[in-house]
Amino acid sequence: MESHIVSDEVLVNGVKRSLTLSTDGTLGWFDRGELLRRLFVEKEVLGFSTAGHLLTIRALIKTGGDGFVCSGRESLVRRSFVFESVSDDSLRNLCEKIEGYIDSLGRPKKLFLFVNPYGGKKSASKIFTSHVKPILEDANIEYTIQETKYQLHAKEVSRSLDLTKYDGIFCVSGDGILVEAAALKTPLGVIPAGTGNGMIKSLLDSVGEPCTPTHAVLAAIRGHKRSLDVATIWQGETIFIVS
Ligand SMILES: Nc1ncnc2c1ncn2[C@@H]1O[C@H](COP(=O)(O)OP(=O)(O)OP(=O)(O)O)[C@@H](O)[C@H]1O
Repeated sequence: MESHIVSDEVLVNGVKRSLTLSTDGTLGWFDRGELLRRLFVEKEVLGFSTAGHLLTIRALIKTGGDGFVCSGRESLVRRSFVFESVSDDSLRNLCEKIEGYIDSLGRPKKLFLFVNPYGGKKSASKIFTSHVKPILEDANIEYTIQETKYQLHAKEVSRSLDLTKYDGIFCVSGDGILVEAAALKTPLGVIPAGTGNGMIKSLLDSVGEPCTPTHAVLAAIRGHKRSLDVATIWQGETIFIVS
């Protein structure tokens, strides 16, 4: 039987329930021992916030297809689950334990973002506002954003960045910006907003996920890192990018 990190009484829509975070990383709520719903924290929970006695868990949940696609179907939607705690102590304890569990997952807390407004269909700014920003906010991730203003701007900025300030760099772009930032010894995440988006398509495909901005943000903030070789070969006037 799974043991508990924390288990306490809460109200859901005014009805008594028990909310339990188990050591296997599931957050479940129960009616007299019967499971009503559970969330897999590592895969689905972005973060939480409090207001008074209310604890709001923010998650990304798989559903049917809707929204933006660059290939495949969008099937992740943001959802909030609200629990009313029965006392200050109970709320404090629940928050402390849930936060401790999320912290143990090694997710990034501070990011630097490149957004290339001229990549692909010139929709990177819109993709950032509609698909990236809300998720970063739900996950309580701080970020600094830099729109690229000209060719090789990302490369220039990357070289002068104080990398100690960031846990990673996200590129809301195609492969071009990724390659400009790739020499950095810092984890890179890509949110597809270019023309080909070859790198992020193949990374998401390798784990059976469709290539959408939401899937890409979730994969990047879950903090699973993988080493990749990226090389640029110059031949006369032609540049080849090998990855
Ligand atoms: N403001 C800008 N004006 C002009 N070019 C820019 C600007 N910002 C970035 N760039 C250049 O745009 C190039 C392409 O960027 P990006 O990879 O994001 O899009 P893409 O080429 O459409 O996508 P993909 O590489 O996936 O096919 C990069 O080489 C970058 O240097």
